[in-house]
Amino acid sequence: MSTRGLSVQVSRLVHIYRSDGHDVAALSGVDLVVAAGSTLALLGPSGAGKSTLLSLIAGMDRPTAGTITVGEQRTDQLTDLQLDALRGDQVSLVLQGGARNLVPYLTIRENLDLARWGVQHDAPDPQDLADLMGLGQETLARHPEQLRPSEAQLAALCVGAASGPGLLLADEPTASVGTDGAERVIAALHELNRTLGTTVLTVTHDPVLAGAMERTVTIRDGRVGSQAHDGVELAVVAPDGSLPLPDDILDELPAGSLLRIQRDPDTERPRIIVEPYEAAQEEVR
Ligand SMILES: Nc1ncnc2c1ncn2[C@@H]1O[C@H](COP(=O)(O)OP(=O)(O)OP(=O)(O)O)[C@@H](O)[C@H]1O
Repeated sequence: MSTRGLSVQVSRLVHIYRSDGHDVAALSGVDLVVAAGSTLALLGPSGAGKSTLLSLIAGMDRPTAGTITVGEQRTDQLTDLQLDALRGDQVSLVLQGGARNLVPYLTIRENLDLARWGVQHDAPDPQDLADLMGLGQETLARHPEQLRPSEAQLAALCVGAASGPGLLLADEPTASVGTDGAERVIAALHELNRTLGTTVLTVTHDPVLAGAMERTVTIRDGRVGSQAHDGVELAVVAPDGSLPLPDDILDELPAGSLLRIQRDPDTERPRIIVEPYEAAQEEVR
């Protein structure tokens, strides 16, 4: 079973939905780099733009502006036919709700075979893949409607991985699967990443899934608000130079607060200290 993970690079991505005569800016300048073979969770409040970002990376929709590079390919420049081919064997999107991703009148085994059909490179053996992702023999013989939500979700991820994609995108894979189901889903994603090297990008509200990914990126109001590496929360400077503050800090420093931003006075190194203007004045006095 050999697959190589694909990197993702998103630059100044803007997406505007045009509906009923008014525009909704779902993404307003997202910069994001995902290393090949890594795991990442996109977090953020409802309506922040997470699913939009996922579907643009999957090539389901085209960005209004900005660039998307998957592996070596500028996917925002591909034709519809080329995007279909990309999704056929290199990039897989697993939508929220496991059964939605499965052909209802086929067994899970037949769904796996269908997903591998026409794939140009070496796709993983379906039986080995099912074993790897913890999908039992009896599940392979069933139809989607006969599965519990957690089994349907595992089956959907397995079908998503069947073509041996370098990038697997999963929208809320642990939603509505219960605690045991979530553990199995997380284990399956880890195995996929560890054994096949697949880059795994998830959208989630689930802190357990987020904690199981190597990195988290929080999207707020269509922009990258913050990132966490190995549990350390980091602010991200936006393309326009603005710096979104974490929610707990915003409670103390609401919009309109005046701040001084300085270099570390002792070292002059680029260690930015943010302090409210009043406090700074008191210190000077
Ligand atoms: N097809 C569409 N047409 C118009 N507006 C849309 C469409 N899809 C999403 N939006 C709007 O774009 C914004 C971002 O939506 P998106 O679904 O990407 O957010 P999200 O962070 O994934 O939210 P959730 O966590 O609730 O799934 C929201 O304001 C949403 O209402």
